[in-house]
Amino acid sequence: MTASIIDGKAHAAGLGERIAASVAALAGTAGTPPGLAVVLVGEDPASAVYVRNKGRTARGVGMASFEHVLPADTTQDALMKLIAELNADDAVDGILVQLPLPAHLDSLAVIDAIDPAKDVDGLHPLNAGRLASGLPGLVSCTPLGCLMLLRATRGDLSGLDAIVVGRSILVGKPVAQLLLAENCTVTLAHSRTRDLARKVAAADIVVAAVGQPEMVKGAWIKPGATVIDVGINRVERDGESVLVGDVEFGVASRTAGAITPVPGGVGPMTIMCLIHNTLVAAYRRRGLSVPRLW
Ligand SMILES: NC(=O)C1=CN([C@@H]2O[C@H](COP(=O)(O)OP(=O)(O)OC[C@H]3O[C@@H](n4cnc5c(N)ncnc54)[C@H](OP(=O)(O)O)[C@@H]3O)[C@@H](O)[C@H]2O)C=CC1
Ligand SMILES: Nc1nc(=O)c2c([nH]1)NC[C@@H]1CN(c3ccc(C(=O)N[C@@H](CCC(=O)O)C(=O)O)cc3)C=[N+]21
Repeated sequence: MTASIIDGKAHAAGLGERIAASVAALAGTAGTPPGLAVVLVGEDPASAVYVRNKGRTARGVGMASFEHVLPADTTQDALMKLIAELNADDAVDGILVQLPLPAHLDSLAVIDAIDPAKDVDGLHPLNAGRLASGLPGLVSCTPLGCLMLLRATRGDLSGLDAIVVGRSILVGKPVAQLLLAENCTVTLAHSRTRDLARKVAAADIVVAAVGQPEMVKGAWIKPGATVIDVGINRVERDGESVLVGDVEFGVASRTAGAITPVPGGVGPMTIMCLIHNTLVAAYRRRGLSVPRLW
């Protein structure tokens, strides 16, 4: 069996068109377009690329984009002051602080300071708690993107066995919560998990968010399974720097039913889900009911 390749770029583009139409509708009724503020501290080149990408995508669907690039030696107080200003700014519907922050800054305190109604990254404890409690909130962008791709590929996920490899607050944990809410039977694996190969081999859905190049082996994948590879790892191959995921794509794509590539899979969905969440936040902040776009 050869897996079908789940085209994250195409899914993201389709979602983007529906978002653009809703942005236009909102600007027509409410006057102001949704606004996204992205905060970057320091000059990590990869982060700078993502931040520019996010700004470009926001403007592409008709949103306002506010980019705040602060020097690497920014103090906690200065960053907290900026968050307070963005919380109070009516033109800002969504706030994203690019992680990781430089080591001298307390990221938990920063995330905690973001108005939960503007927390388009879904990282504030209130939004994480709402997700765990089954209440409406803002869901982290990468997990939401994974869910959208799974629903588009498999339809109803009810009763399927899913394994999520990785338990970070940004990815693994919220992915597991979302799949549980879809009535999957979820295994949440991590670095202390025993016999990962056997557990992966039992799963209809595999979500890999580990941060280790190709650590989930293709031979583990159950025939016909759906594989969502969140990992983004830059490695040297044949003297060239290339991106690879957390799944051994070459082998896995011969057994899986469907698989996301890296790049071109979850990454583009993450960015479009950030824009989606900004739209959701904008509708809610204006007291309007949120259109369902996926
Ligand atoms: N495509 C996208 O949009 C995004 C991609 N990413 C990528 O996803 C990957 C994961 O990111 P993130 O969740 O932030 O990473 P973290 O480093 O925060 O978490 C990694 C998780 O993987 C687990 N882990 C590490 N090694 C193993 C192992 N050998 N076996 C099983 N589990 C293991 C860790 O376990 P333990 O808890 O026990 O330490 C941890 O729970 C990275 O490659 C990152 O670049 C991240 C965000 C967005
Ligand atoms: N507060 C916060 N929220 C995040 O969601 C967040 C973050 N911080 N810090 C870093 C990680 C990483 N991340 C990615 C987003 C898009 C791509 C993406 O678009 N990737 C392209 C390839 C890009 C390339 O070529 O380098 C793709 O997979 O096709 C990748 C990674 C969001 N993250």
